[in-house]
Amino acid sequence: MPIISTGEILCTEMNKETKIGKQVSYFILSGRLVPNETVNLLIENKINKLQYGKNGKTVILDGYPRNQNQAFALNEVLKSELIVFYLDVPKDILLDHLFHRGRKDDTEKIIEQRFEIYLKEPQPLIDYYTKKEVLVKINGKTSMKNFMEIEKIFEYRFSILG
Ligand SMILES: Nc1ncnc2c1ncn2[C@@H]1O[C@H](COP(=O)(O)OP(=O)(O)O)[C@@H](O)[C@H]1O
Repeated sequence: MPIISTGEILCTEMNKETKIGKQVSYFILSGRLVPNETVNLLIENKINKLQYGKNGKTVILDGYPRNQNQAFALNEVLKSELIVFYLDVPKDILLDHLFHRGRKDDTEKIIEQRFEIYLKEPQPLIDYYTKKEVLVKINGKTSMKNFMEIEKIFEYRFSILG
């Protein structure tokens, strides 16, 4: 199953110093969200390349959408059913994971800034997807526990959809 990870795509662009990479580096390195127009276009292109919808491929979007503007943009490209997993993980576990990951934007200062945004941004999105009845909240303390719960839900959904 193809995975489109917005953060990884943006960081790769930044490291390769592409045109987009140069535009987004300021935002990534200050822990802010990259402007919606840039991210929306990037994801739309990726989804279209996978011909999602045409041949019915299922795709995992990681870290997208992160606000309502992005959710509406996703509605425009999405041609089939959506399941939204909201992983609610305690801050100390996330911090531990990030420090071990050790990416360029995983310094203490940038991480703190990201947390501040992450805590504010998702609420309207959670409300929006809850109303649409597509939100699944996972309270996980470890990646393995999260993974197993998600796997169970996938198996169940696919068994109904056939
Ligand atoms: N959906 C998005 N909208 C805007 N910016 C994003 C999005 N996803 C990732 N980014 C940018 O890429 C950076 C790294 O994202 P990500 O790898 O998802 O971080 P984390 O793994 O800490 O959640 C973010 O700090 C942000 O600047």
